[in-house]
Amino acid sequence: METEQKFYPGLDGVVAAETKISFLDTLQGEIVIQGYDLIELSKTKEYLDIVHLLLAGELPSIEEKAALEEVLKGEYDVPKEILDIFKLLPSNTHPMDALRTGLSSLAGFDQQIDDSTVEANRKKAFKLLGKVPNLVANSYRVIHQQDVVAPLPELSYSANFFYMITGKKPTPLEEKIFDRSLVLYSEHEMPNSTFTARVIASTKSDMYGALTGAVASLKGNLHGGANEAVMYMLLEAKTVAEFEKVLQTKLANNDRIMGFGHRVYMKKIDPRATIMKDALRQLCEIQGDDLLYQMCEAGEKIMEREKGIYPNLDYYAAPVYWMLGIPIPLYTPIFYSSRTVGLCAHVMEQHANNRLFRPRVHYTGERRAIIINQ
Ligand SMILES: CC(=O)SCCNC(=O)CCNC(=O)[C@H](O)C(C)(C)COP(=O)(O)OP(=O)(O)OC[C@H]1O[C@@H](n2cnc3c(N)ncnc32)[C@H](O)[C@@H]1OP(=O)(O)O
Ligand SMILES: O=C([O-])CC(=O)C(=O)O
Repeated sequence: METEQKFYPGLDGVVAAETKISFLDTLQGEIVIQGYDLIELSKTKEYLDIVHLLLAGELPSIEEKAALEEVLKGEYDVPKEILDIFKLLPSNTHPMDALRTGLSSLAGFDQQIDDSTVEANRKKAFKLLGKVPNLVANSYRVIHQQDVVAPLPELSYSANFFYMITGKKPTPLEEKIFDRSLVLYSEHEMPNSTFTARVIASTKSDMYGALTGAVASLKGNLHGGANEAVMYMLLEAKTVAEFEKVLQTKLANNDRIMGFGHRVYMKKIDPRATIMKDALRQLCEIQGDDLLYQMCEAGEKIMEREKGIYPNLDYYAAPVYWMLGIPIPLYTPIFYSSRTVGLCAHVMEQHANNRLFRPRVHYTGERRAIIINQ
């Protein structure tokens, strides 16, 4: 006889995959990426080092990193047909929805769409890493009736992405901080979006389909969408005192405070948030305006005191992006762009060692008999 399986709402605590890619080691306080601690990597390595690590399994030599950058630069252009699709979208389209459309449309332009071998998938990952920043920047521009911006291959990968979304070349500090945010967002074990991508890949569907599904997942404000929600909340409050009041009111109403809490960390600070908090401090110092830093610190104290809940990466990435002059609707697309590499690594791993995801349910509905001729 079939025995009833235990139900874990939200799959909380369920181990859904075996992976060599990453692991949140909460006991040691490490985000393990291919054996290395992401926080340590973020202090000395750049985003392209992490891309190489995730797609080739090793940190690159100087030559390997330069070669990788050339490959990605060769993939920057997106088909004109896709830019034309963006022209048809209404001006209130969120950039994540535009990105989802653009990314999905790329599938038909890949001659190797149905080849899911490791080598073909790695080529798809390079294509996506080259094109996603372009899709993010230009979908936003086209929808807002601005001219398309061409990539500047003489800039580094991160500097070019920054340039395409802000229209200005970053200073060395801006480039460093932006690149660091990409490192921190690059990979994080089995969040909802990665699970989504792996579930799709497990039907032997292709990388474009898996990554398109992940855009929709990441858009939600319980996941990536929280970084935009944090910034709107800070801007609405305007002052430290008002922000404290907003948070107290939300807590009294049992509302969720965006940028706080995490399924895995929950009662601890997300270690990535600490790195972005420091970046915010640096930007505030340089710009001679520490209002956002003060507001965020005040919010942190209230949440610790009232709920024992701590910031996640989105809480500090949001004001950092604001200080870098990035439009708010691009915060979640930037998170996605950075996560493209992690998602590709997971799809490659799923394809290479696949078993279809197909869980069961705990049925709470009725059982009814059909009455003939009624
Ligand atoms: C980079 C990222 O994507 S990180 C996630 C970004 N998302 C956010 O910042 C959105 C705000 N945060 C949240 O909604 C949650 O913390 C989540 C979705 C991230 C994780 O949620 P879950 O693991 O499902 O935790 P769950 O919803 O069961 O919450 C546990 C308790 O903490 C409370 N809680 C969790 N997060 C918050 C929050 N942000 N604000 C207020 N209370 C919270 C819940 O109300 C619940 O309290 P209770 O036990 O008294 O009912
Ligand atoms: O791990 C999660 O559930 C969400 C998260 O922080 C991320 O995707 O970076």
